[in-house]
Amino acid sequence: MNIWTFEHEEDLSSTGAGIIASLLQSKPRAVLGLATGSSPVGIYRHLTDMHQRGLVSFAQASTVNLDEYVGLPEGHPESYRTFMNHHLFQHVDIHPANTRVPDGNAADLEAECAAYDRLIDEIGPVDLQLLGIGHNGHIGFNEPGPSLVGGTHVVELVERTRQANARFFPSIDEVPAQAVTMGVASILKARQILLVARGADKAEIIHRALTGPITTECPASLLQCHPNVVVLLDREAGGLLR
Ligand SMILES: N[C@@H]1[C@@H](O)[C@H](O)[C@@H](COP(=O)(O)O)O[C@@H]1O
Repeated sequence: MNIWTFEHEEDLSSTGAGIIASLLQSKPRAVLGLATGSSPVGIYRHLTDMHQRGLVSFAQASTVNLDEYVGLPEGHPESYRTFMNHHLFQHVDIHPANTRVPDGNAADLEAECAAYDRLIDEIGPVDLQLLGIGHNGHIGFNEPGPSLVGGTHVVELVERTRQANARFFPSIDEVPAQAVTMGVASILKARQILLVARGADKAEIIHRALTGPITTECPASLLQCHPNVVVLLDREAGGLLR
């Protein structure tokens, strides 16, 4: 595992964007596993900037997102589809049909999960999976527990996750109670994983995930089993390492 700690957020984000851009330069048809949350926003901003300067193209790339809330109306400002359109897709030359986000409004969510797994199998393996981390160690929306699910599934969001994400909604009551998420097996099948965390509030979970026991009670700890993980941290998030 390569752990890089940065003094300045801009350097962290430009490094993350640089890793993704070099992948696209060497493999234009790369499959990118993408994430939402505040952590990757700077990376998407840098990728947008690099695209506008002619340094990177997404024209042949495909993307597959980790997760989506269940039940938010189409076009809801906090849906992860809207997030991705707003922060990346509408600013670059990716073909809209090549951007996949689970459909949290599917009438049959079980069928949607199975179809998403088939899609990942068809277009995969994912070349690079971008990840943030929840305060409880969740990746995607795979919450801690006595066991984890391998494939795409519907998950009940724990209270702590709803509270953390309430900052984006008018009130916590409007944060959905469920989400569709890619499972941990799908995440771990990616050829490379790029984990990003910022801020002092992530220091403890980063320490636990990267140096503690490998346990389903901290889903991000499973990344210790992956052969090709790059971790990008700001000084605060890396504060408890070493
Ligand atoms: N489902 C997402 C995760 O994929 C993300 O990693 C996490 C952390 O978000 P942030 O980067 O805003 O701390 O938030 C959400 O719960």
